[in-house]
Amino acid sequence: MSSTQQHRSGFACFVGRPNAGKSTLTNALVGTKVAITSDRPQTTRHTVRGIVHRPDAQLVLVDTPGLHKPRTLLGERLNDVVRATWAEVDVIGFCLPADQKIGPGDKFIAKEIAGIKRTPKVAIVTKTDLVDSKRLAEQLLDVAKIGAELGIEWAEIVPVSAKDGHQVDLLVDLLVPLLPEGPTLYPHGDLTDEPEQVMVAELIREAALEGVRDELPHSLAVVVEEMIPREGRPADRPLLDIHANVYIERQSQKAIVIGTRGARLKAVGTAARQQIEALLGTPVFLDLHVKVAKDWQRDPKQLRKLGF
Ligand SMILES: Nc1nc2c(ncn2[C@@H]2O[C@H](COP(=O)(O)OP(=O)(O)OP(=O)(O)O)[C@@H](O)[C@H]2O)c(=O)[nH]1
Repeated sequence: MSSTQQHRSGFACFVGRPNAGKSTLTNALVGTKVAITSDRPQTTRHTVRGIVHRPDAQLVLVDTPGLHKPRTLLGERLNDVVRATWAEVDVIGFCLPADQKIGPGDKFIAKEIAGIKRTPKVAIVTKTDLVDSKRLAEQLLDVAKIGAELGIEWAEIVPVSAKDGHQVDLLVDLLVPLLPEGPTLYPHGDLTDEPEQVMVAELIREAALEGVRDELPHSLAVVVEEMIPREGRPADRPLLDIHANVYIERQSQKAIVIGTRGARLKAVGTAARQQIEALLGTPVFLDLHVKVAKDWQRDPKQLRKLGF
């Protein structure tokens, strides 16, 4: 049998309530930082794909924002993105953190995926490093139970820890047989097809969210206006100029983002720059500006401008 006959390829997406560990798991599977993680809920704004390359398969991971009760236009659009993604993929991985009892948020999502009949579903119990074996066993039973209640036939129930890598490879082994046979979809070595500017914007957003008050995450958007190599630099010492705007909703939030005498914005810039340099492999000069886009979450025109 030729190897092309057996090669499998396809798309998987991880769903789950905010903070379930979807982005961290994506990163652990891909082995590099492609999705943005944060201990703040709802930070994954863009559908980021990570690509797992294996000799026998190519698994493309689509990372979606968490489905949630929409309160704004942005919330509704995010939910639409999630549902559209679910309908397209070859396998859905439902992430449930081991350290939290299955709650209304999980059930809400479980009911939604129960309605997508043809796509195989794998229950992934995440963050197993946070619990003992007794608690883990309880959670696995509860996951089986909720499947039975809602008529979801789990293709697998897999406990993993993205933090210490426990069973992460096993998860890929279990996902691959659920993909259709097919050729490689992306060139070898590609880890993501997100445009660089979007990833850079996400890294800035992640840095800007670090340690700010709870109400701010939804109010922050980042747009990279320009990424251009600095002219006149020697070939062995290139510098990439990046100009980006950090948008907030209200003037009063400006002080939070900028900090006393600009200290916070400076720290954000430094942290983001280091991440961007690691991502792009080139020295970067990062120019950040904070701008107010009044109530952008409720304004369709502004949403479009900010990339939603
Ligand atoms: N101890 C432990 N913590 C984890 C693990 N996976 C994720 N976390 C933490 O859980 C928090 C949320 O993880 P994310 O990967 O950002 O969760 P998410 O589901 O992508 O969240 P949203 O983007 O809000 O939908 C972060 O603080 C992670 O560091 C794990 O395996 N073990």
